[in-house]
Amino acid sequence: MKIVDLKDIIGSEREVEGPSWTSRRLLLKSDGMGFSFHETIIPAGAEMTLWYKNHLEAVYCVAGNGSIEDLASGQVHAIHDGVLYALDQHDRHILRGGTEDMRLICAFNPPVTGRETHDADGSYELVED
Ligand SMILES: CC(=O)NCC[C@H](N)C(=O)O
Repeated sequence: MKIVDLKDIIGSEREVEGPSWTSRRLLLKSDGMGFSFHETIIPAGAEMTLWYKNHLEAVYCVAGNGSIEDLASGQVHAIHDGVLYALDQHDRHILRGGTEDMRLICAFNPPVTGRETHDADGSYELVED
């Protein structure tokens, strides 16, 4: 069994600052669970275009508000505490922070290794292979 305390992740190499998000990786590929598990903070008013071309992602909002725009359809969906979005088609999307910072709990399949880079378009590229 593993126990991970968020306070041990904050300020460690498992806390990653993105262009306009902060992500704390509680589980990475090396933890052997078959998925990675993150908490991501999206500041109020932030806007970012993201595309995880190599990963599926499920995201569950536990605080704050914002929206996600599906760039394939143009549909915009409100996000608030209790809403999950699943990027099951490697969906290109725009994430927008609302009036209160969003706290998102995310799972990635395949698991993020922690060595990926984020391309300008927000997609992951595995650095190795
Ligand atoms: C909600 C969301 O897309 N989280 C981003 C995770 C971040 N790209 C990471 O690398 O941990």
